[in-house]
Amino acid sequence: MSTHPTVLDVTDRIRERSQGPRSAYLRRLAEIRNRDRGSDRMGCANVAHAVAGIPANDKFKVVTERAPNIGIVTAYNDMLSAHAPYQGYPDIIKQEARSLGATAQVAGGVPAMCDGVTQGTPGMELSLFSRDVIAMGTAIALTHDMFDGALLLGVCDKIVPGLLIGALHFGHLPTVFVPAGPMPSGLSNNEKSKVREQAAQGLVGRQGLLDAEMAAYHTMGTCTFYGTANSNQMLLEAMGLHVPGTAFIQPGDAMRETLTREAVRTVLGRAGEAKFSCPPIGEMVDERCIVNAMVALLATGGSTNHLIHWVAVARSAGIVIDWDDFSRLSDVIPLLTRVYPNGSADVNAFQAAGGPGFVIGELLDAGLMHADVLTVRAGGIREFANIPSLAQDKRLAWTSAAPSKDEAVARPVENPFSATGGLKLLNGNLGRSVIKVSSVPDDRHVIEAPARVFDSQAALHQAFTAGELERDVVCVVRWQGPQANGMPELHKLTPPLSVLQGKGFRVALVTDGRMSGASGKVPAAIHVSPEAAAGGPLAKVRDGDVVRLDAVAGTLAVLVPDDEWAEREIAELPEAQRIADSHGLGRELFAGMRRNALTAEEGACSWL
Ligand SMILES: O=C(O)[C@H](O)[C@@H](O)[C@H](O)[C@H](O)COP(=O)(O)O
Ligand code: SF4
Repeated sequence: MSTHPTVLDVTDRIRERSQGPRSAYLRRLAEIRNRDRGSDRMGCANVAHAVAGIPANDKFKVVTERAPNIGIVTAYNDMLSAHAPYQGYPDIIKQEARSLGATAQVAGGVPAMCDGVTQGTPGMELSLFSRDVIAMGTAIALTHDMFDGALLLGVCDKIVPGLLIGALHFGHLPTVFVPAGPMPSGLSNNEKSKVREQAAQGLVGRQGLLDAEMAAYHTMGTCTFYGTANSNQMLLEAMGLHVPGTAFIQPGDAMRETLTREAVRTVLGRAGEAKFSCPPIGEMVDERCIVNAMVALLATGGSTNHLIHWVAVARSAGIVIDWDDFSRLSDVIPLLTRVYPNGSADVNAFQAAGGPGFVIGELLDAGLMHADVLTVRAGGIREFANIPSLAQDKRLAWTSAAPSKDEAVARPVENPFSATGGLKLLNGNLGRSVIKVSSVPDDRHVIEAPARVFDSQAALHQAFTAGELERDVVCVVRWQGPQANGMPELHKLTPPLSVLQGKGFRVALVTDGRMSGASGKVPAAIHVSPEAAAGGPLAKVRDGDVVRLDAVAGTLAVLVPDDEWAEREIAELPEAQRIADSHGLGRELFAGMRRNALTAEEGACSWL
């Protein structure tokens, strides 16, 4: 099947736009690839320090036998249910490496923030920039420079993008991500959201809400909604950076450890029978690989956060993408899955229906993904259209993930949930923004109503509680961009806005902040750029201005006469609030990142 012309055209535009930075990146990669191995190249003291802490046999392998040495970067901590399983992974990896005549060392750890723990709290204002801290942490780990390959242990929101950004600055290394899988399903996401809306109306008390939340988030593993974490997993499969089909195998599954061991074999080029050298990640992640990730995001209604993170990831490989690229692809990429918040199923149901392998197989067969790409496996991206199982002899076997086992959750390209992807670019006199329409009811794709302007999410909650929002209203929440307060997710606004929508009011959110990948059914124009704190147009909106959000036409505008709009003065964030928004609980430490942050459409990169 030939590749779709729009997919080819978008890829060509990206390749052309990226020519300068991409060729410079590949030049640097070629230079560093020609070096001797670390234990031959580095000073004797450097090498002695690097191996002082490892067992004698491993020292011998690294220094004398010159066996491959893998650097492990781990995001283990007990705060993310998704990362808690990683505690024992390094020992399994070291053991498997030894069995293959190689060695492995924990090169370093990186921090990981659980957005569920910090959602709605000041900590969420560190969330976006924690991605760049994770990237720097990955660089600190790999800069020990004694490695012939890397294994990256991370699943959640900013951790995978941060690890990937960091690893791409060591693009000469073969690199494989190692997931730990989703938790078994507890209270369903729909049930949990219902209890939240009841609590927002005072119909359920704290204990009732806490019981529901703990029944939903009840054990180790990634949360089961299709948010940013599970979108990460889908994109890593589509980029060929995983063991095929490993993403959504649960931590307690008998296959889990075998898949971790297979990741060691894969990065060492021992996957399967074919002798295959796993390519350096900087060569693998090219324009086609990035476009494949964008296509997979759109085909599954993935997290809007990836409209920021994958721009930063691409930049790290010398590749420049923007929201027009996403928007053009979205016009031709069908929506193939309905996983919460885009439906009621969770990722366990998605896996049972065929999971990432089914989606990748469908997209490849329809020519909507590039098939001619490098991956960490000898069989290329086609291997990722399969689903793994344990054979009788406890070895891994892969079988085709097609056909879908549940067309209420995952559908073939010839019968999609929607002919276009779940994300839409909005332009107009309020700036550029994006909206995820895949989880918004069709009759809410166009909202025109008077604005109510808020300088914080707390102010919106207060107005809701005071009953001031019982009407058609476009809630404009500004000063939430990267430079203002670190661009937090405003996911806590979902319950009150959902209650208003449920009462029949026509409501929408417009913000220069972000939403969670788990946000959904309320129309929200987010990532508005330029942000208010950079003099963006949201700073000119006043209560009562009529705002029109039109996700069909792709427009976001305030309906004020042009001459009056041009004359409008730009509001200033009250100084007391600016201080309050950026001080306390460590937020001062991120002042430099806020100052340096590029726009959301430029990936909010704080290092470029
Ligand atoms: O982008 C995301 O997917 C979210 O940041 C997610 O990781 C976060 O944990 C949500 O806050 C969870 O949703 P609840 O807050 O509704 O539990
Ligand atoms: S999915 Fe979100 S809430 Fe769940 S563990 Fe990851 S960061 Fe935390």
